[in-house]
Amino acid sequence: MKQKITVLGSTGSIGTNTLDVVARHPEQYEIFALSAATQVDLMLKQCAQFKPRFAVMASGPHAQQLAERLKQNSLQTEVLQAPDALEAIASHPDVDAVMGAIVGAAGLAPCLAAARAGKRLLLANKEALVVGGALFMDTVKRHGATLLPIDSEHSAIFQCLPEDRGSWAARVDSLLLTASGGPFRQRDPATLSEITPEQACDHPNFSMGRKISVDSATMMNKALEVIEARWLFDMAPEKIKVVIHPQQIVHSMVQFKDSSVLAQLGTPDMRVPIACGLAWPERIASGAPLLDFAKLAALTFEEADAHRFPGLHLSWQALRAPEGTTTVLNAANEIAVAAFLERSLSFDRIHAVNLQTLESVQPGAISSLEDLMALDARARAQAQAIARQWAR
Ligand SMILES: NC(=O)C1=CN([C@@H]2O[C@H](COP(=O)(O)OP(=O)(O)OC[C@H]3O[C@@H](n4cnc5c(N)ncnc54)[C@H](OP(=O)(O)O)[C@@H]3O)[C@@H](O)[C@H]2O)C=CC1
Ligand SMILES: CC(=O)[C@@H](O)[C@H](O)COP(=O)(O)O
Ligand SMILES: [Mn+2]
Repeated sequence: MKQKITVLGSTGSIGTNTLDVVARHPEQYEIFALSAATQVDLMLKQCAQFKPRFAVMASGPHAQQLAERLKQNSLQTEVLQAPDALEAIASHPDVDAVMGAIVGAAGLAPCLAAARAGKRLLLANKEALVVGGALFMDTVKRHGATLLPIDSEHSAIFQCLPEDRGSWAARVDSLLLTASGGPFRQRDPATLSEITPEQACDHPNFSMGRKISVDSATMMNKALEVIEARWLFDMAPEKIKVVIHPQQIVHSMVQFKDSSVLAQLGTPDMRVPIACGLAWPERIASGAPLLDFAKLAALTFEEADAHRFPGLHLSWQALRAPEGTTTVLNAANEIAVAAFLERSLSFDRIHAVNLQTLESVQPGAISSLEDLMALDARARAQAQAIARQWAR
């Protein structure tokens, strides 16, 4: 029987890559529901191609526009509006798997809804795990959901780890996350204040959404990925290491107690981890070119420069701090990156906003999604105020 899939964030980089893989296997997968925020034209095209039962838009006006366009084109997809509808399409009884590809903390509630409904959850939306932390993982366990990492580094680690989770503590020495170093790996740190959003979004190997592209440029993406790895693999923060690998052919590695290292390699193309998550434990064609070792130049590795990338170390600091600190860090970073993309904050001040927000927001006790969202809102308000002080 075909697997029915909901794609949250279908108009983004991960969403469109997911649909590309799904379209290659019409005998195995069908699209149950799609969601987007603003891109009505693209959503209309996706509805025409995949004929989902539901399409969810983030705002009333976008939902209305889409409904009109679907009607004009005699398409039957029913249009619904976020936020409640996102949780409904993520947890609907007819759905087998959910791709979490919304950017930012906005994706947390529907991912949790999918977990509570015991779905197979393909998680690209790393911020959901950074914000949700222990509560997210408890929800997955309690409701028997299957959580499959889509982020390329975590997919790599997942593929390298032994199947028997119970053996990890005895066998694994450390997780080695690879990082490209982004577009400014070799740029003079004294010139970081002049960087434009266009330069920051020009990632050396991947074409991604604007927010994650800026995160890669500051290496906050790797900071978020350290936190993501801590939760996905239940690994102590000091056992998670980062090494720069500019070619991004080795997607990450696991070092074992006997000093043996297993790595996952592949073409830098997100359709590879997406296909892996969709079909796991089977393997299906992803559409990505095969890796041609005869044509590969050198694979190189280097240490991350703490002076150039001060944000990277905030991950370990936040993981050692009281619960909720990673929620504060994520909120601050979302605000700072948005301000940078709107050109009101300079690139080098993203870190200043993150640091000052962490210093000034104390998380309280967390026992529910509401607690997390209240902390997220408080941290955002504080980060906004700090970003305004630094505004240019
Ligand atoms: N791109 C990549 O290669 C990788 C991405 N990731 C992670 O995957 C997630 C998605 O990244 P990416 O695809 O690059 O991002 P994009 O910005 O390309 O896409 C984001 C998607 O989410 C929708 N969206 C944005 N804001 C909201 C909101 N408030 N409510 C509901 N929907 C919203 C967008 O809709 P619309 O476009 O219609 O406005 C779009 O469909 C991120 O968490 C990222 O860190 C992880 C590894 C690699
Ligand atoms: C493709 C992917 O998973 C991104 O997270 C990408 O790897 C960004 O890489 P860097 O953050 O190392 O530049
Ligand atoms: Mn990644």
